[in-house]
Amino acid sequence: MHPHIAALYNSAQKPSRLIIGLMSGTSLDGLDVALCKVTGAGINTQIEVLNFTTVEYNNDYKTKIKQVFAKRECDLELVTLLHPWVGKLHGDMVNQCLHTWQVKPASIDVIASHGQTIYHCPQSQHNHKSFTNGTLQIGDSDQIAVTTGITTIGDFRQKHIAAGGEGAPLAVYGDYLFFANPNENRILLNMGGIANLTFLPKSGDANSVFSSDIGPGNTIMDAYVQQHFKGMHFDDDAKIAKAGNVNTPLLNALCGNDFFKLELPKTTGPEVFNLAYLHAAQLQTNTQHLSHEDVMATLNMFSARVIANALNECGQSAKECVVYASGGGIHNPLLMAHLNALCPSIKAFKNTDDLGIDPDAKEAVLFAILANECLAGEQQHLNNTAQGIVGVTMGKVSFAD
Ligand SMILES: Nc1ncnc2c1ncn2[C@@H]1O[C@H](COP(=O)(O)OP(=O)(O)OP(=O)(O)O)[C@@H](O)[C@H]1O
Ligand SMILES: CC(=O)N[C@H]1[C@@H]2OC[C@@H](O2)[C@@H](O)[C@@H]1O[C@H](C)C(=O)O
Repeated sequence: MHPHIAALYNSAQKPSRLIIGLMSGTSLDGLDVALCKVTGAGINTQIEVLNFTTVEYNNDYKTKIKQVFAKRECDLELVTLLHPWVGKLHGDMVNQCLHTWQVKPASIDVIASHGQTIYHCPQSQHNHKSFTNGTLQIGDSDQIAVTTGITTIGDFRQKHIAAGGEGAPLAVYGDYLFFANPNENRILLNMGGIANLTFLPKSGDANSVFSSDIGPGNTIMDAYVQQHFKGMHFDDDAKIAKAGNVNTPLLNALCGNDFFKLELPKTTGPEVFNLAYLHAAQLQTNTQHLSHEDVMATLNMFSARVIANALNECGQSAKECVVYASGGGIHNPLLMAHLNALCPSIKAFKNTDDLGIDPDAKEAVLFAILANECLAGEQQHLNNTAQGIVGVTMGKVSFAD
């Protein structure tokens, strides 16, 4: 047997494993690195986050990725070069974290790497009848494995697509295994660049579990701030939005996209929700001359309204749902205040730290759970293709040498 296969076999048989989850999201703010002690597998999975940090990206990374990110046309040579470059960078960042945490690479069973999404293209979004769903993440796992010396499991989304899914949201699998609870109807809400949710009924019925992207979380707000406020990446504590007023015609135009008429579940990305989307809505409503503060106030309410609509839809189908929020959006006080006001059907808003997981670490932890299932999961717990939840084992294995 190849020694790497033997090592994986041993890892799979251990009662608990050390797995580093890596997530680089659509906000391009940094690489989330979560060192997790994962005990068991399947519905018995237990997680302890031993260390977590976000290694911030410098401007060079952001500038390079933005040249190809969510762009229909870009330099294919640059995409080809970025794939190993991002992988190497992520590997270096892991090494840096392990050094800071004084953790030996040899003690880590595997790294779980999401990579960097550069294009997401579900069938509902493209007009090519001969193609199905597509999504592309760069940051080659072979580079991470070689750079760190640690076996790396990555490229999770392609199996989901191969089996008929849209490649997202994958959060549902980890949400179900780790957060489902027989005493509470739960909605796990993540508000990153794009917002998504997982509905977990207290019945525990796997066929009633439900997950979908909702629409923009922070992505358009971030893009607007980056365009108009030099040196700023996002609307820190919603200071800009709080200084403005919501423009109702613009808000209604923003909410008018066909994406919102599609039934859940569905997926999307900054390919749709971007500055061009805002510009079109402004042209339609003759609101091109609004102040930046009013635009930001309106964009903030736009995100809140579409998220609230989806939460209320779940809240009406199940009694006394409690929302557990995560992602950078929870740090936006105006967005959170709007959500509280707009969701009469929700019993309470909490964050995932009430369930023991740092809300900023949650997505990285979810990929650690997916890698754990790839290694040690003995059966599929969710399989509901009609709801976009395909029962497959996700992840590709890269060895260090
Ligand atoms: N103090 C704050 N005030 C307002 N917004 C904040 C604050 N802190 C973080 N954010 C928002 O959260 C964003 C980062 O969120 P997060 O890291 O969850 O996104 P992501 O993981 O990249 O996205 P996705 O989940 O869509 O892939 C920032 O770009 C910003 O918009
Ligand atoms: C293609 C892609 O990277 N999608 C991300 C993005 O960010 C949030 C939302 O859109 C979600 O569908 C997904 O990430 C999370 C981790 C998921 O798959 O559950």
